[in-house]
Amino acid sequence: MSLVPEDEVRADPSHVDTARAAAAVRELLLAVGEDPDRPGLRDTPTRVARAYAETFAGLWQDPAEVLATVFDEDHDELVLVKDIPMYSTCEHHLVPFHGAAHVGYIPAEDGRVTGLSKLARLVDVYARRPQVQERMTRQIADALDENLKPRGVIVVVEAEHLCMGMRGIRKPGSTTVTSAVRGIFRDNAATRAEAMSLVLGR
Ligand SMILES: Nc1nc2c(ncn2[C@@H]2O[C@H](COP(=O)(O)OP(=O)(O)OP(=O)(O)O)[C@@H](O)[C@H]2O)c(=O)[nH]1
Ligand SMILES: [Zn+2]
Repeated sequence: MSLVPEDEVRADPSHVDTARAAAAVRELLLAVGEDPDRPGLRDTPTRVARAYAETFAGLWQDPAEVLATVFDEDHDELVLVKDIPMYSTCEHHLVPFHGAAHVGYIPAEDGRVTGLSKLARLVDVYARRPQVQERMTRQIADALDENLKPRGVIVVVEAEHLCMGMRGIRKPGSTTVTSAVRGIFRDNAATRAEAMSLVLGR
């Protein structure tokens, strides 16, 4: 029995096999001893499948497309978007880790910049995947580096992992900070320190 109507599967633009995901959620509910046919849970498998399609939409998005918008602004100093809200999913436990990303770069010699919103979109492309925080941080930095060829890139992510709060070691409120620097921020300690103080200064 298909749990999701065929046309809904076809209409799903995220390429996620929602019928398969819904069947898996139903199995999970049975595995933990629930009754997936009771009224409160009847629509849960398809609902979770749709939510997963959204949560993991980044798997089907191309960072190069996101960064295709560029302007000639002749700006050759730091551009930094701070406190970009970020929700991702820890690939070990499939529970959220969330917090803020700070993304900055110093444009290439030709002064080309991208749209500010594109930095936030880039964060989402990598956050909406099964992730570990370190890899997500590096991927954001590398995508900027490869597509804009800037003189430097700095990415800092501060996040709380629910797998460390709601279960396991149970330390809610702890924050994990990761950074990735490229170009001048990697080569020059003073430039890096200056950017870091702007990123983390409140
Ligand atoms: N480095 C890193 N570790 C992560 C991240 N998200 C979750 N983890 C860790 O992944 C590890 C998985 O450890 P395992 O021992 O395989 O799993 P577990 O028995 O559920 O571990 P506990 O969480 O300690 O209960 C845990 O230490 C998590 O804290 C992340 O983004 N980066
Ligand atoms: Zn985890």
